[in-house]
Amino acid sequence: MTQPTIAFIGGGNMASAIIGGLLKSGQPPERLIVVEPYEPQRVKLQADFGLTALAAADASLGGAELLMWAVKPQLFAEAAAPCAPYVAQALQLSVMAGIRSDTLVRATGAARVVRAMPNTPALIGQGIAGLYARPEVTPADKALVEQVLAPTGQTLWVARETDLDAVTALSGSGPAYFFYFVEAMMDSAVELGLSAEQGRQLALATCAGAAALAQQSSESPATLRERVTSKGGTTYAALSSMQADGVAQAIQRAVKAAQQRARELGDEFGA
Ligand SMILES: NC(=O)C1=CN([C@@H]2O[C@H](COP(=O)(O)OP(=O)(O)OC[C@H]3O[C@@H](n4cnc5c(N)ncnc54)[C@H](OP(=O)(O)O)[C@@H]3O)[C@@H](O)[C@H]2O)C=CC1
Ligand SMILES: O=C(O)[C@@H]1CCC=N1
Repeated sequence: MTQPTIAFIGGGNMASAIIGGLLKSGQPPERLIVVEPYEPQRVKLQADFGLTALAAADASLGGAELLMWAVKPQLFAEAAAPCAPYVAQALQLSVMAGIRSDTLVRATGAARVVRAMPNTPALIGQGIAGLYARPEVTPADKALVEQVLAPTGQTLWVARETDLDAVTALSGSGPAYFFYFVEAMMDSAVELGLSAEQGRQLALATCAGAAALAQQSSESPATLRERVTSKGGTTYAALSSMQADGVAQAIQRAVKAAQQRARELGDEFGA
């Protein structure tokens, strides 16, 4: 496949993760444009990636085959207005949480819109992105989106746009839940007399090993958990304590809260 010209609106964390992957996979930096109003960030993007970073939208956006929306949902309307005159013919790919494709269509005049919900392990090529395409999106458009996101990790198409709010709650925000868990494990290590560094090493190796085991095993996470849990042993004591504290229910409530917030963002910032 030939390398498309891609314009990013917003050059922050998520855009940088995707740009880094694209460059590693052979995308020429001359075919990347980023609109980023914050000067120090523009300087960084130019230094790190050797691409063109604009302070504001201009006619050069008209040459982009793919427009990637990577601003905070709260700033979408403000960011979209100056881009709209140039971008209607391009395929739109948004990574913004909550902002619905109807809103993108209204703001840009474009018909072909894909929404993606990536996550930060994209930075090391181990992300997973949920994807939703409006009916106007062609198979070639979908292939282009997959090509652009491939260096960041896996992709998973969903049939209904509303499913993206659930994807956001699960895998978009999910890395933060995991880091929160690791932080708590590390705090426990120190409380139990280990050093913070020992706690970090033990917690991260355990989580990475458990995740790899769960991925490679044909057994369910529940069965794998049971295999760790000796009758009357230490794991049983810990899991009983978690059950008494309602940890599983608390996680379910937290994920629902994230889904609800994604819906609210769509309502608040929808056109
Ligand atoms: N971080 C994550 O884990 C994930 C984030 N997302 C989504 O990705 C999007 C971006 O998030 P993230 O990269 O973390 O955020 P960042 O704040 O790192 O990046 C957004 C960038 O957009 C810039 N910006 C602000 N206004 C404009 C404008 N008018 N035109 C162009 N650029 C502008 C910001 O500049 P300034 O700093 O000056 O405001 C900032 O550099 C969000 O919509 C979020 O929902 C999706 C999945 C995961
Ligand atoms: O917290 C957020 O709103 C964004 C979307 C998913 C991860 N970060």
